[in-house]
Amino acid sequence: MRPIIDIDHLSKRYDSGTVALNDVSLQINEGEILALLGPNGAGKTTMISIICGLVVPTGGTVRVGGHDIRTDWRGARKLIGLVPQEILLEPFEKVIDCVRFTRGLYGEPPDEAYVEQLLRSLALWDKRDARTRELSGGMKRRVLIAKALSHRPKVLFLDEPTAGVDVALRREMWAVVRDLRAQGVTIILTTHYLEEAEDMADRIGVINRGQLLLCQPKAELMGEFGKKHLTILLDQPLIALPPILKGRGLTLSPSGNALGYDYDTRAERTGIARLLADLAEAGIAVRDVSTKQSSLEEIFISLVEEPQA
Ligand SMILES: Nc1ncnc2c1ncn2[C@@H]1O[C@H](COP(=O)(O)OP(=O)(O)OP(=O)(O)O)[C@@H](O)[C@H]1O
Repeated sequence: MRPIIDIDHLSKRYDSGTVALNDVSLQINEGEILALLGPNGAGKTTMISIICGLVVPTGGTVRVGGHDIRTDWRGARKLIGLVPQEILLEPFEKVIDCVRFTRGLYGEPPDEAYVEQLLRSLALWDKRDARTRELSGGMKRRVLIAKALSHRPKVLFLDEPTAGVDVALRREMWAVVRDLRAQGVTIILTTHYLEEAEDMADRIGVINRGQLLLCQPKAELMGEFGKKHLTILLDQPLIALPPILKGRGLTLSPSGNALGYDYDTRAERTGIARLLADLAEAGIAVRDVSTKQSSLEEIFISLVEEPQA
């Protein structure tokens, strides 16, 4: 995959003195879905705003499709669509006119066939003559996406597209995102819903206090940081751990019928085989075993949590 966005040593210090980005370098590949995670104030919106030409960086460079965002901003801007966090639409404007107008703002000639295809793909064609104030929240968000795609950008930024959106609508939004990716659009999204990043993204970047802590393929990230929890369900409850099993990091459930064991998937020896052998030797019959991988949420918290004073 080749990079469509190349961010090199990017920094931003606002006039207030706040350093929102500190020497961030990152390449975003064509056709991928990249999720940017980070707590409030981490610098995500600043980064997106710089790439989209809305905020001027104080250091570093960004190239979009080879175009420098400062010296060749027109070339860069044409390749980018931005769906902002806030729903800002002209209430009395018709859906189709919103999209035509935004296309015009990018200096693109009218293309009714493309506008129709776009509205159909976002299930808005039937609503093309509705005024935006008559639409549901989900439809309004889809209009924002249609506007952002009106000039056929190659890269789409979605800044917290599902913030404050109910579960059904969130599913609908993610179906739209998957469709776009299938059409070859590169997608960069910020989200606070870690479950969704886990579900949707090809790569995950974690930003904290203006620094990019990591950016890795999702599977790699979850494997690398992945601790697993093993639950051993017993045939007969135990009152206490037998001496042979003490000091091994095992926990006994309050009911006494399950043992818990945390292990690192990267360790050469997880200790599971030995544990099961010792259980058999102690005459403890096992009914079932199951394992659970730590979630992205746990990984994220371990990366950004404040060190204890
Ligand atoms: N226009 C501005 N002037 C001064 N400081 C700003 C400005 N915009 C953002 N900041 C500061 O820069 C830092 C990064 O903010 P940014 O909005 O990029 O974070 P974020 O990761 O997008 O946060 P959130 O998840 O809350 O949207 C914060 O400390 C914020 O207060």
